[in-house]
Amino acid sequence: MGCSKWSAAFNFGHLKAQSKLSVFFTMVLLFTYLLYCLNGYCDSLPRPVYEHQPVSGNDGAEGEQFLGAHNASPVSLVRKQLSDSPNVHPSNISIANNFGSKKFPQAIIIGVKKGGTRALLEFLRVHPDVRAVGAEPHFFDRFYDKGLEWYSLKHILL
Ligand SMILES: Nc1ncnc2c1ncn2[C@@H]1O[C@H](COP(=O)(O)OS(=O)(=O)O)[C@@H](OP(=O)(O)O)[C@H]1O
Repeated sequence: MGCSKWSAAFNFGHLKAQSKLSVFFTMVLLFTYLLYCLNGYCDSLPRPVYEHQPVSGNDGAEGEQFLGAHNASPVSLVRKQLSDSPNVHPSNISIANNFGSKKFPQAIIIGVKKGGTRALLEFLRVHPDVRAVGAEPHFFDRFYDKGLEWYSLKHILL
């Protein structure tokens, strides 16, 4: 009788120690993750921005090829209008920062409200070679009056 009492007490103590140990390890894991996050490693790490690779015979129209469009794609239209603008020269818009240099986008997602553009953006963003703006700039529907300079300097450079 006394022996079984001791044995029960021993088992209970063993379980208690085990649960304490697992709580301890869980806390260690959580703190490690927290420190890792505080150091900024949980953000998507800046990926190298690839230099422009002209497709042979395409005259630098990689955006058009990406969009599957022809001569008058949104990308080429924006590029053309920017190059026509006296204040904005695409060659001057490469802005250096800690994460590399900013580039023109190679694709623009345009869609009606509730058309699923956010979902498309999020799916594309999963790809490691895709960098995307955080918030939708709403240039064409809300801020078109602000002009291409505002658009290029504030939003489309990635
Ligand atoms: N694949 C697929 N199939 C069906 N429905 C889908 C899909 N992807 C996104 N959605 C729905 O699209 C709604 C969001 O669209 P947008 O991202 O264009 O929204 S917004 O206009 O920019 O706010 C949003 O609808 P609501 O939930 O009614 O707001 C999403 O649920």
